[in-house]
Amino acid sequence: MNDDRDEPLLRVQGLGHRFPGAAEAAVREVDLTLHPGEVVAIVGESGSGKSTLLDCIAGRLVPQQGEVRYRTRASQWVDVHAMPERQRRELARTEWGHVVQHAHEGLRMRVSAGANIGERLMALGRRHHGQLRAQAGDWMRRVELDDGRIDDLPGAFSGGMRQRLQIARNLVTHPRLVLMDEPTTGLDVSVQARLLDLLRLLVSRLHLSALVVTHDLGVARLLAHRTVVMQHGRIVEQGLTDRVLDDPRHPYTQLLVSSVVTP
Ligand SMILES: Nc1ncnc2c1ncn2[C@@H]1O[C@H](COP(=O)(O)OP(=O)(O)OP(=O)(O)O)[C@@H](O)[C@H]1O
Repeated sequence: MNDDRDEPLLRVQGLGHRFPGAAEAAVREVDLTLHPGEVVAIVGESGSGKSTLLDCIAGRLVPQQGEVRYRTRASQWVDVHAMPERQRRELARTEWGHVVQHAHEGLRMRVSAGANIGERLMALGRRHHGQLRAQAGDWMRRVELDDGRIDDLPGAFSGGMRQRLQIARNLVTHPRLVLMDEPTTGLDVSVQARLLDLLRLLVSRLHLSALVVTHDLGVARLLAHRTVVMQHGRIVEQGLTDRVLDDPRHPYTQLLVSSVVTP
């Protein structure tokens, strides 16, 4: 089925979340729309609410206000927080991918690289060992890992390679929406640059939609069609990435872009 490009894939409306005991809300009145094939970066300084917003969208946190609606492959709109937990997990397995900053949290460290990639396919009911292994090898090559290392444990790979492995594990099932939280943070600069090139290539080849939380405006510049800027839990500015970064209108974005505020 072709995605209707005019119809969004994800709609966030009036989202708000305050952690128990916190004086202020971590996320307030956030409205956000994501279309098929679109990459949106969420930027802002530390503590501005980026990860909390992503966690609310992913269903890992239950927001106190607002709603998150997602349009499934079957073109049905579902309310992520109103659906039963079992159904939400099914959605996360079949239609979504989730790439986290620390690859060891997104991988199973006690099973091989190949098994890490094959696991999501198995969750979809694939059982043929030879085919699972072949697909895992294929995905290792796609993320530029040596498929001769298919039986190695993730711990035997470097940080950048582990992140590639996490990406392969997520993309093997062809998700429609990928949520990424600081996917390149903490890696060496040259490793980051190669990983970003790879992500950009995969996102465009697979026509993925992605939300990318990053404190690095360079990541937004390279990956994202649109950028939203958060301050104190609110979106203060959003627009096409080049416009937001080259011609920022909100004073906070101007400070962020001129590095007066460290993201
Ligand atoms: N589990 C939690 N319990 C209580 N407060 C939290 C929790 N997680 C985050 N916060 C608070 O919510 C606010 C937003 O945090 P969040 O991690 O979403 O920001 P962020 O922009 O992602 O920052 P960073 O880039 O440092 O991860 C902060 O004030 C933070 O201290």
